[in-house]
Amino acid sequence: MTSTRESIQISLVQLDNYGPWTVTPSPRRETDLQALQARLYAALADFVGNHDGYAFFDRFDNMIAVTDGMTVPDHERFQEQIRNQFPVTVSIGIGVGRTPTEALGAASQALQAEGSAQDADRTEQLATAGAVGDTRGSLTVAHFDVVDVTGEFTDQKAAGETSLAIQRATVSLASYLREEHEGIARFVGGDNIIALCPSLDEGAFEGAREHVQATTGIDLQVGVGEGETPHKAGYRAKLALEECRETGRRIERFSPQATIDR
Ligand SMILES: Nc1nc2c(ncn2[C@@H]2O[C@H](COP(=O)(O)OP(=O)(O)OP(=O)(O)O)[C@@H](O)[C@H]2O)c(=O)[nH]1
Repeated sequence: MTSTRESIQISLVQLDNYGPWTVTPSPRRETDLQALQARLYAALADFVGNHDGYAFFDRFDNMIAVTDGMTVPDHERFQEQIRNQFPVTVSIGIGVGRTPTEALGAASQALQAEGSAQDADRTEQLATAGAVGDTRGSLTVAHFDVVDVTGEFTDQKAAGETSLAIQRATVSLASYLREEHEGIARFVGGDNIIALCPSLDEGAFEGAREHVQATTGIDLQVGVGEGETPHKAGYRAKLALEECRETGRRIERFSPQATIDR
């Protein structure tokens, strides 16, 4: 039996002096900025994914990655890749904490201690807080999804209304999980919201579902997975979400007996 997670490692990837860059020598064309941001996020998702981590685009100029098992040299290699392939550089804060919120807070403070995000002299810093590369135990990922978004929204409502509904559900869920359980939840596309959580029982996830239902009217289902790496936990959460579709239950927790684990 894997021990409950004592800690989680989260990396905050911040574009160096990006604001001034976007308007120097004059404001840069918006779609060029959006394409650059998307490519930077793709580079992070690929890099972290190759280490079985998870990545979230968050604000794009500040991206979040779950980097359990990744070392300081791994992060330095990512900075080198960005330096060689893009017109901007990145600084990184790596935080290890008991909970996702604590880890991201530690990463934020470590990076802030290196100087302002818009300090032209602060480039490619790498700041750490806690035992980087040394987390152990089992990580919990909860993969939330709107029940029948296709039938209830995509095929029925104006696309703009659907987007706003999903955004409202995301903010409601992310705020609840942060305040109640120091979890971190982020929109990842379509009608999917992925949450990094401490080890929680089914009642905690039912409370989250009920909160979102009460505040937004959105009916979420959630698959919960645990594992040694973010990918392992997240993949098991996806398998558990498939169980929701099979059983009609709104909450399913991965169990090796129920599905084939890849
Ligand atoms: N990032 C991410 N997006 C996904 C994933 N699975 C589905 N999506 C997105 O979610 C959208 C809706 O897919 P579904 O959730 O299967 O559609 P649905 O109508 O809600 O069906 P049910 O969830 O079975 O009720 C898709 O168009 C994708 O954009 C996933 O694992 N990760």
